[in-house]
Amino acid sequence: MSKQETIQCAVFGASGYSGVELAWLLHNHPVFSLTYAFSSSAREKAEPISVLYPQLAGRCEQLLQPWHSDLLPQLAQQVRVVFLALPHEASAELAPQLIAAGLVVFDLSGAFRLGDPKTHLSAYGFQQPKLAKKVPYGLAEFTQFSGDEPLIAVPGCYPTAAGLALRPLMPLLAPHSTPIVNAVSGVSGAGRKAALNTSFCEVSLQAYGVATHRHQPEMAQSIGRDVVFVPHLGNFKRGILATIYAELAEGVNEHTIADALEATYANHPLVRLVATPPKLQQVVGTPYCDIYFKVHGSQLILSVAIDNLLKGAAAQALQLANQYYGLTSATGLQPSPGAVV
Ligand SMILES: NC(=O)C1=CN([C@@H]2O[C@H](COP(=O)(O)OP(=O)(O)OC[C@H]3O[C@@H](n4cnc5c(N)ncnc54)[C@H](OP(=O)(O)O)[C@@H]3O)[C@@H](O)[C@H]2O)C=CC1
Ligand SMILES: CC(=O)N[C@@H](CCC(=O)OP(=O)(O)O)C(=O)O
Repeated sequence: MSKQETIQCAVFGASGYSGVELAWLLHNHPVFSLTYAFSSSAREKAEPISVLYPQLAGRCEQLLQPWHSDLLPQLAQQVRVVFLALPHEASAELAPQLIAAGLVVFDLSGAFRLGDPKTHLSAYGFQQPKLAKKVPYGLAEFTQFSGDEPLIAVPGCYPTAAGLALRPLMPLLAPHSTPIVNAVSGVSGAGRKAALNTSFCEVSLQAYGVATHRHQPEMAQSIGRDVVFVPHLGNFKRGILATIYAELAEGVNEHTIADALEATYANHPLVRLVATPPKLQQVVGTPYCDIYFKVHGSQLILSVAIDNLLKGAAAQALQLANQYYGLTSATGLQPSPGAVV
């Protein structure tokens, strides 16, 4: 593909937190171009995205327009790639229609992440639509495309942090041991819609979804082993800090761990191996995942930080699209044009 060729894109859910980040990234991208930004049909009229996000005034005057299905033929004519930053059920309904119209779909929701339909039903409470082709699970640093995949499932935010830290190390863990993932997320992880438990006066550091969160089966699928997962909601806007504990196999030491991480990520600039435990502020507003580790006897401790809306959502989706179209993975991401939310 010639570097000059522009690839027209649309973002669904662009009025939401991960959608607006994606719209802003695409607006600044050298190859992808944002042709349409859609909200739900509940909004009455089209208006500049900067009406909702005044931070973008003078920087991005993209029109945000309500999605209506009669726009599909026009969309299919004008764009090649669609990003869905929608509730899981809305993605499940829309994605098959978009694929049938010949579009390539990067879905940020959980609608297509789980390979096993029964596990999906029990995690999400609705049937996963049946598709002709298997949907790749796009943990970006571990994903290669043939270029004819019509739909890519972008991983969840917590499973991105856990998967990037644990995947390279799975052969070094004690057989049958169960890694433990404790993670704290900022409130933007819950999206923009109002809810009592995420309102300002209610949020106070607290565990939730203990052993029942839908990201537990996603993490287990990603690392190929059971995992204990406890998410926490923190009283800050964005970022995920995950602390992961795992039992090491006999003979594994910190050099073995360092070698495995370095070998895996040597050519992946968006994963940084760091010498001190990462702070959220070093990743917030960036597309990076920072990984630190320490060995205590036979226990491995990992500390991992990402921005839930970027590496955990919008930036990873764009990284996958870069890879899909043969661009370098960090195109349009490094240096990051900065966060909106
Ligand atoms: N927030 C995060 O950190 C992460 C989110 N995700 C996933 O990304 C997706 C979006 O999340 P997030 O940005 O937080 O969500 P938000 O609640 O912030 O935004 C949801 C968006 O979807 C639109 N929408 C809702 N229902 C429909 C519908 N039926 N048809 C068309 N558009 C609709 C909304 O439009 P309107 O404004 O008009 O209501 C809004 O633009 C979710 O699947 C989420 O699980 C993934 C990783 C991380
Ligand atoms: C803080 C918070 O509420 N986080 C969300 C997870 C982020 C998200 O939107 O879920 P996906 O990554 O699966 O798309 C939650 O626990 O449901």
